[in-house]
Amino acid sequence: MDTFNEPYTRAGDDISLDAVREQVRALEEVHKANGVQLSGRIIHVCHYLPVLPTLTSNTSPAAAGVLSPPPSPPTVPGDVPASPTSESGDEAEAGRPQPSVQSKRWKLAPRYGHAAMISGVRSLSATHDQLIVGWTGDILSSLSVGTASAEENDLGTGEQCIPSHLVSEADREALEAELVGYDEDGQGQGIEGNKGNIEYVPVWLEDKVGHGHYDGYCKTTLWPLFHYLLWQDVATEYASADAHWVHYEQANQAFAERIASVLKPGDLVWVHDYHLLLVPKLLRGVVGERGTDVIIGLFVHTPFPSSEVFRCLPRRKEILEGMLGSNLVCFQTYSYSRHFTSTCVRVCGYETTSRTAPALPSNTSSVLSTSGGTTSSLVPLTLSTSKSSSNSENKYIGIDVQGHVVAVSHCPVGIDAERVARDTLRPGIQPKLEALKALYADKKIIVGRDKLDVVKGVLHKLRAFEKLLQDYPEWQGEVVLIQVTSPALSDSPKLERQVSELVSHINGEYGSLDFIPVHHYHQTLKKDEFYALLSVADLGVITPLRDGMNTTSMEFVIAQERTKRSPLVLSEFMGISQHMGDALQVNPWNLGDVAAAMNTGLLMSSASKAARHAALHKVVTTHTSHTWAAVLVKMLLSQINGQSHAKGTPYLPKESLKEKYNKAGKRLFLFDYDGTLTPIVKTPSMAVPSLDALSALAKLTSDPKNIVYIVSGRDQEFLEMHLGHIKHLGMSAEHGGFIRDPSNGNNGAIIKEEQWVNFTEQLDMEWMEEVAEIFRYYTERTTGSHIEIKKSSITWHYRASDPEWGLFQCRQCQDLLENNLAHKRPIEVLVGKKNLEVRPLAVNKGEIVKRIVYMNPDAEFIFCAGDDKTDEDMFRALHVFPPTPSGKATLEAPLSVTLVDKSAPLEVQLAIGPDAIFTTSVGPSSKRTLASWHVTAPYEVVDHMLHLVGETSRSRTVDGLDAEDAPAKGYL
Ligand SMILES: O=P(O)(O)OC[C@H]1O[C@H](O[C@H]2O[C@H](CO)[C@@H](O)[C@H](O)[C@H]2O)[C@H](O)[C@@H](O)[C@@H]1O
Repeated sequence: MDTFNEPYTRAGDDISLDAVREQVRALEEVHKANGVQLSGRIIHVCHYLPVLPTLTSNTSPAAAGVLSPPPSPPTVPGDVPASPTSESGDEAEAGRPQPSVQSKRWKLAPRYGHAAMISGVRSLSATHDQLIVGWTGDILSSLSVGTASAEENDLGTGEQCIPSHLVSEADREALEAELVGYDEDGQGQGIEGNKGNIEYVPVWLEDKVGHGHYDGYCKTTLWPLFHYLLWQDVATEYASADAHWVHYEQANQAFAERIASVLKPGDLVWVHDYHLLLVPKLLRGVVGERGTDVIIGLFVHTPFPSSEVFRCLPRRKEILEGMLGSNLVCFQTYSYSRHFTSTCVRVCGYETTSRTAPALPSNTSSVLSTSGGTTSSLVPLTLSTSKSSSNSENKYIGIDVQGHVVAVSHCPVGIDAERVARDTLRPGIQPKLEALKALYADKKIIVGRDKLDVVKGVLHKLRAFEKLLQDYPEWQGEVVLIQVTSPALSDSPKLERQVSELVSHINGEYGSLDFIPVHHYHQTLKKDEFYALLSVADLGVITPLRDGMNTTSMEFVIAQERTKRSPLVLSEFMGISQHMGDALQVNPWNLGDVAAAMNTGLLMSSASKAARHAALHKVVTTHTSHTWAAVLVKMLLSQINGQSHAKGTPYLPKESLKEKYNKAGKRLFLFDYDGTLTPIVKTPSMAVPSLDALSALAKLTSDPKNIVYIVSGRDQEFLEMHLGHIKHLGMSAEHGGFIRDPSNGNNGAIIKEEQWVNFTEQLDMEWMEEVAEIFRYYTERTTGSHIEIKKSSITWHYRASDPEWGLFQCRQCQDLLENNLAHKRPIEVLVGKKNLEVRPLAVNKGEIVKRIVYMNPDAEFIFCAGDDKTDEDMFRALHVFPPTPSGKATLEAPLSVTLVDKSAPLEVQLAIGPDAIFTTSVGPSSKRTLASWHVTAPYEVVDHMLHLVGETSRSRTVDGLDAEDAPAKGYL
């Protein structure tokens, strides 16, 4: 079994909700002590607002905002739809309005569905303020709006759906004002002892966007794919899997903007589910424009399919990039998170990385420790996984998105076990239970309750039941199957017909005038009926073909606690199955297997039933929706690295760059090449500079006040071939191994090799052959990889290899080099972009930068840009200017100078001030870097260069490639 985050699955573990909350509190203290701003508020972003608003004629919107006292919660048995439509990740079922809080303008009622998620979210108000952002859904109205479609939209309840554009601005504002004081339970804000409030923020979507998003892209493209159904099987009527993409984008954008409008510094944002996968990136974009940052978690409630299935999605890259705008992406199970990680590697070409969670104060570590057991090879949820482990060992697996590390984790949603247990005591249940017992006296009762959706496997279950009657004929006339199917949001008449034909077939085959083996009810159950049904069962059978989690199985266990403690047959393709080891687990496609499990369950001894039930009950009541929600908060807090997340690296400001440039008498430019001046491409030889890059370099170098260097890992030959014609351009090759100063240039004539200074000349280079041999070994075993041999460095490239195998081989190779060679040879092993490089220890880009600055102490402006780890050495070098009392900085003579020139001054005084040094990292603002500024792509570096010389870029087609066009052009 895959390892599950420890606290909830291993028998004997008793990590309580209080313990998790204590961990949250401790983490918050650590962050606050480190100067991280936290507002104490959590914003949850859900597709539907958990409030159903109905526009009434009560009064004018101007009077809105004054709430009448809330009525008591409903007590009449049978009048509340079962929460159970609650399977997480499943579609929300908009329940009919229940007895509700009456407002002046809007009638507000709970919207049922997603009960587990919503109860978890609400439980966080024990410790934090909550803000729930969600779509209003269709606007219901008891007003007569007289639209052409009014009749067709009439719901038969005296209400109708009205087009959202008919809701006036004043009514929208009135709803928002009324939601401020709304209390879902009618119990007053904040359950007793709660510290926080819950507020609701509606997202308004035009009808065609709202429905194109949900009924269109969500239900016909993403939902089937995430459940392993490719579109031709389920949605032939849709032209393409891309049909509603535009609405998906628009809806996600509207959510992002709405969140941004209410976001306060220090808020934590949790985005929920597959409806909103673009929100993390879009939200980061919106807040980024304001120059701020935000901490975002994304919880995916559905399964996440294998990369081989996901890659069929036409918008696969957009969806993944959207998700990767998060700081943390969390799934229900380890296997979903593994699929996601592998998809990011295979589809986007990103690599996995591990990162360390922040340490907690020592007095909390004992609370956090859980004993023994295996730890997920991916993400340990607990901050400490063994008593002996130190906090520094708390590694998270992440996806490295150009330096922005997105953590990937898993934590299953639970149910509100206490509330469900309370519900099973409702007085309305017992009479219904007795009625069912009487109806099926002397018969064993198998119960199933599923939404009528292909993925729920109802047809397979019915066939398996038929197989039970065939293979174990002794059950004929002795057992009944009560199968309830609740209507799914998108009706499937074909499936409905198939189910009813199969039911008739089984009943015709195995029934008689006085006995019907299958009782199928296609309806939404009331709460009392639902619990009566679960409680009366001798066996529960829940066998979807795929299910993100499945909460009915957990509700079954609680309902059975006070009746028969009957066993459960569960599909192994549900998220919950990993944690329900004591259920009878089956492959729903193997009908014989399911029939055999049904037989075993029906024959199980009382002792065995009791033991299995006790184990399941413990899992369900320990791992609740409340614990889940608290763990999510803990995990998100663990992603704040205390360094810069609350405030990402700001965007390089064009105008102040130019202002400082204009003021400076002498200016220095230090540019990395690959990934900085030109985008990363599949084949190293194809990384040629764009016309814009060449023109910008030519313009800059033509100004005698400018000293321009390319500081690259490339060799001299490559640099000369592509840049050698630019007059007065300085170059450093092979990560600082060689330099050609611009003063040595010969005005564009072919540069002679002698003009280069070789810093590696005196170095022991015997290691080159040893490294080459190791690289050859890995090249033979890694299809698509190749070796680039330079003068004093050597690079092994695996960009064209299978991404996972390539990375695995790279790590093996790195281990070998570091553990067997690096300690006895003067080398450094560098992990680059899909490459592994080895160069002499004595040289690096930082040393070269110091040399250049030392040689030009009168420079009053420095623009230094780079994209990868080797460029961080340049940024570091430019950070070490301790201000003298005079406000100026001094720089010690670097080794590369003193070795050549013994008479060089020991230190020089620099003319530059720190605010004229523009270290710039190419990558996202959340990338961990020593640079003070960032731009997102190479064409933006060039754009800034051109701006300094009063030019604009001519074409973005070479540098600013569209991601989808890129492969065709040899770009990534
Ligand atoms: O210091 P840089 O100028 O950034 O050079 C670093 C290495 O870049 C090259 O490899 C990388 O870029 C290639 C072209 O985009 C790409 O195909 C490869 O996967 C990257 O690793 C270059 O080949 C190396 O020699 C440089 O050291």
